[in-house]
Amino acid sequence: MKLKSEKMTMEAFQAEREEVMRTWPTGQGVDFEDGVRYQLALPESKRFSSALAKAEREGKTLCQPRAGVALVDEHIKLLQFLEPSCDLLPSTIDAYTRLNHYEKAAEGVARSLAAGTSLLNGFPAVNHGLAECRRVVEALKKPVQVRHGTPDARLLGEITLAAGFTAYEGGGISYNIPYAKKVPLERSIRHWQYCDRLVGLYEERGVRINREPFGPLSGTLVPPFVSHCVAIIEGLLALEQGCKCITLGYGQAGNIVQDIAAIRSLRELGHEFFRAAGYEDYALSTVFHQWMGGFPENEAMAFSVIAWGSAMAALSGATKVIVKTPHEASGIPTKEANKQGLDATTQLLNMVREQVFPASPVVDLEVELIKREVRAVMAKVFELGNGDVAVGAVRAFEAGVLDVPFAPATCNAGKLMPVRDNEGAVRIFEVGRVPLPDDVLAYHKEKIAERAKAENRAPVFQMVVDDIYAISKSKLIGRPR
Ligand SMILES: CC[C@H]1O[C@@H](n2cnc3c(N)ncnc32)[C@H](O)[C@@H]1O
Repeated sequence: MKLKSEKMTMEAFQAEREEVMRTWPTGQGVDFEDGVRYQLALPESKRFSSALAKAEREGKTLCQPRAGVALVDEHIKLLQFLEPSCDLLPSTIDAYTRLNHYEKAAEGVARSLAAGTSLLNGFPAVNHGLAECRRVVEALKKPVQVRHGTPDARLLGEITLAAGFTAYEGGGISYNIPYAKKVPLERSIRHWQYCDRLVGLYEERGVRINREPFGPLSGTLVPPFVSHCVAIIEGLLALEQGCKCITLGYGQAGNIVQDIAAIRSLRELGHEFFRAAGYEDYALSTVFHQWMGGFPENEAMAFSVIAWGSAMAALSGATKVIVKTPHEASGIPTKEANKQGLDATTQLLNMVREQVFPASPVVDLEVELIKREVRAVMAKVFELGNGDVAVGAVRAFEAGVLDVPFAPATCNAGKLMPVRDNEGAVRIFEVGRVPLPDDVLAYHKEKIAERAKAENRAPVFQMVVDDIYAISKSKLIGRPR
């Protein structure tokens, strides 16, 4: 395996950059020095890292939507419409661009022009190119982040960072396992070492770009320790390439205690592992994604899910919350629905922000449980990689040590099976080959047995199926009819 956990040399980076910039014509117009100049000229009010640092200092939870449409003018209108209702802006990239199918994205742009409406599910930044992406940044007042799902995000990063986007979501694991079927993990991790090195090069020139691994992964009953391990590994890989501003994320699961414990343990474990690796000079923040699983079609019920996710984001102390919309069950939201999701979120953030969730032994217990799980799995990752976290991650997925429930990637074992316990916390129904301590497994089994007893049925896979549909059926736990 040629993959290695080390900072890319400038020679290797430059050689690879020449190849990357030739993969689509719009790569030709991108000059790194010009990108640095443009980034340095941005006002602080447009810098994602500054907004996050301020929120961390103030203990505030910022809100951010997802949003992206095919044509530049419409994308600008959409973001300008949403801007007054949020703290941070996105540009969600379309599915063709995420697969580097720029020719299909070009067709989508042409069809959208002809139709007079967006026929892509996001903003095709590579096709639009540097000048048009700068037009987006210049039309806005707030910081803009690139949100996508791209295993090979090298050209996308070159163009959007030179264009003044100041945050970049994703990672070689979190944008492969939940988003791709057959992309070798080694390849996507290598591609993201390039992306992180590019961010590190901007950092060396005084331009701080925020890096946010994609926390929720498959977004379906993912146990906190699983997404924490991936987030921490991607944080370590980014730090290694010189990134300094890291946001670790988590997708809401629905149980109060577990969700609060998840964000607290994520922040503490981030520091634990980053410092153990010798990093001190970095800025760490957290992001809480409102429920990422199936949503109710009924918009009033959808607003409840959004509100619940907002309250939990604030109570957990997350630096940022990613906001859903009442159109979640149907698809890409209208700008009005997107704004409604933000307004519902802001209402709850404002009503909850002065309240602190009381210190509680059950939360502390859940924090300790998650920490023990993460430490056990991460120890195995480092062992498998002989200390190399990139190699260890690849081998851990091959061995089923890292295993993301309901993820499409063929390199993911898919043996770990989660299920909710009697209070809706995500527990381990089948552990597969994940190396959790016996007493931890016994605890999960005990919690599941409480539910089985309450439902008068044996712990069966049907419980898992019931849980997957529960929230879209207006419940948290998939109780038998
Ligand atoms: C990660 C998946 C999430 O991203 C959302 N999403 C994907 N593309 C867009 C889009 N173009 N506009 C708004 N939301 C979007 C989708 O609804 C889901 O909540």
